[in-house]
Amino acid sequence: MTTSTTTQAPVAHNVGSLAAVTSPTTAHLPAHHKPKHNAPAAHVPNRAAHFDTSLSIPVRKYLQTYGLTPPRAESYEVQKKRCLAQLALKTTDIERFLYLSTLRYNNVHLFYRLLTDHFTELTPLVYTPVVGEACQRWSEIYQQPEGMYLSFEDKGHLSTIIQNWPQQNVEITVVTDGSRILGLGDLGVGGMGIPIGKLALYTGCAGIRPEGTLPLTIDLGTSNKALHEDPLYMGSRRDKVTQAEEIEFLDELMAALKERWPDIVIQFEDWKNPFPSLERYRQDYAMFNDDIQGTGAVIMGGIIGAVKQSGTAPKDHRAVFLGSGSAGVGVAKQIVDYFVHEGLTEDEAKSCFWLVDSKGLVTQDRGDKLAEHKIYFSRTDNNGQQFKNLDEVIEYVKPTIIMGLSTIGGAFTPEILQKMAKWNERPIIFPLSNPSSKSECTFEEAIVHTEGRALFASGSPFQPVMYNGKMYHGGQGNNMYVFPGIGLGTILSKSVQVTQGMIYASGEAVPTMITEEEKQLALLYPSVTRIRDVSARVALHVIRAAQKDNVDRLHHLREMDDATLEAWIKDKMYDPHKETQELEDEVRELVQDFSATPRL
Ligand SMILES: O=C([O-])CC(=O)C(=O)O
Ligand SMILES: [Mg+2]
Repeated sequence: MTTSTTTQAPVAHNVGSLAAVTSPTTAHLPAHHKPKHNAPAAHVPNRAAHFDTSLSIPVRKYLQTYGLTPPRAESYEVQKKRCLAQLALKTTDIERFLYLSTLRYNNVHLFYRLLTDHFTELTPLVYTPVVGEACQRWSEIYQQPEGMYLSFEDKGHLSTIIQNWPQQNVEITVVTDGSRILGLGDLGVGGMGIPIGKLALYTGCAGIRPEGTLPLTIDLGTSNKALHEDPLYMGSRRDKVTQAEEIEFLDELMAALKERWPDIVIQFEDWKNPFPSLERYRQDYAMFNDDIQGTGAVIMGGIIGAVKQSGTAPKDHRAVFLGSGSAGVGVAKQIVDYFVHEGLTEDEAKSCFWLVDSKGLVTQDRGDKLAEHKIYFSRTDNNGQQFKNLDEVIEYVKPTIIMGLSTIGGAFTPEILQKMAKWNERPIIFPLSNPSSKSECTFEEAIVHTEGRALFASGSPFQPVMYNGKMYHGGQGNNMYVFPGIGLGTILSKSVQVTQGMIYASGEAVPTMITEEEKQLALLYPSVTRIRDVSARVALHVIRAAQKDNVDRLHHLREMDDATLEAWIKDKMYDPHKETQELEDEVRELVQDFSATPRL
């Protein structure tokens, strides 16, 4: 026998139990603020925004949260002061990371207000480098669910399981299998820190609403034996599935995501072998791979400025890449595109690159079977000579540019940096591996060993350096300058694909945001403090490229001129500073309109 229960709207001022608080009835809420799904409230990321201590007393009474927070309705300035003071009490970066994760979970708008106001200080705690340590220790520090975990065992049921995600309107997902997290290797389900961190930047930089983001980690097993033996490890102990099994799983996953959210944008992140999925899905889904394409585009954006400042024409540049994995090849290919754009033939452009891997210079006659993605750049002009390591290649090529995508911390030795300074007036030095511990050199080393002449960008942030009485600022050539705008542009134009033209446009957009003052300082990237404006500009260029490639579906945007479209984009962006005020305004309006107004 079943007992039917009637749900009664809670009476204002009379909050009976904590259950009523954590699982509030939503009938009285303005539509915009209603949780979009009836799943347990704990999964609705902005549930706790209703407990924001800045909400006015009448609004608290209306929301029936009155009495559940301390009495004083305080200003954001006071809230911020408290948060920063609490952060200052923490003694380790992991504690800071956890504090900020919990704040995001408990009061999403306050977290994003803080992040956008203190972007330079807080991004390294939410994103690289600290997210790297968080992923390494994920199963030890785990506190709350913030994304979806799907396992190989779930194959055949993905579509059903995806229904469990409580948010109805997901616009973008970042998906990893944890197999190559930053430069830290296979971290299994610990890789979840990356989708969460990347999507926090989607919201912070590009104003994608927090509930429109889906962090997704798939557990296809791990080749990391230490994880198999770690009793705290939260993933499966199976070995990594085969490539064929992975593809079968991914085919189902992609279809299931699109089935539930037909317009979803899918970003692949930190996969050990990302090329097959990019080739397989790029035509049929609005998807891209951030490590190949995002990194490629952002480095191209930095190289555009560096090549100009070096005074050397593109055809006379010689670039040595340490690291010829997905990111290395992605970056080199993207710069080839730029050189072709500048008038070189593809063969001329390609011949400006020398890729180095663990066996030395990548040549066609090296005697080993080259991985598919390395063949394009393999040298044929080495006259049978082989060069076994970076030092030998550097001596042979005498490069104008050195790029590090090797995850070998310190690989750009003082000797190499000094040689770069000897051969070039403005040597271009880009140690791009993440996190900071894997950077091929530090900013300070690059400045000191080139007498301050390096044109520099690194993947993770470095502090400014004082050298010979002058302050130097290093650029951060991190894909965070482009991926949020690529996603935003794709979402807003409802594009059905992310084309190579859109990726190219994203990289080209970045240097257009560098100010005159920054140019004087030889900076290759705009200040991260303007990251929201940069993301809007990137989105503008991405939308224009989508229109050119005819993959956009919101055709009325084609009629807008650039200034109008950029303003329209900015207007669409979630602004955490407006959220509580909007809630205030909506409730006030409702309270005036309704006859059954709770007593205020
Ligand atoms: O996450 C970052 O900072 C950049 C990136 O994609 C990587 O290193 O894999
Ligand atoms: Mg990555």
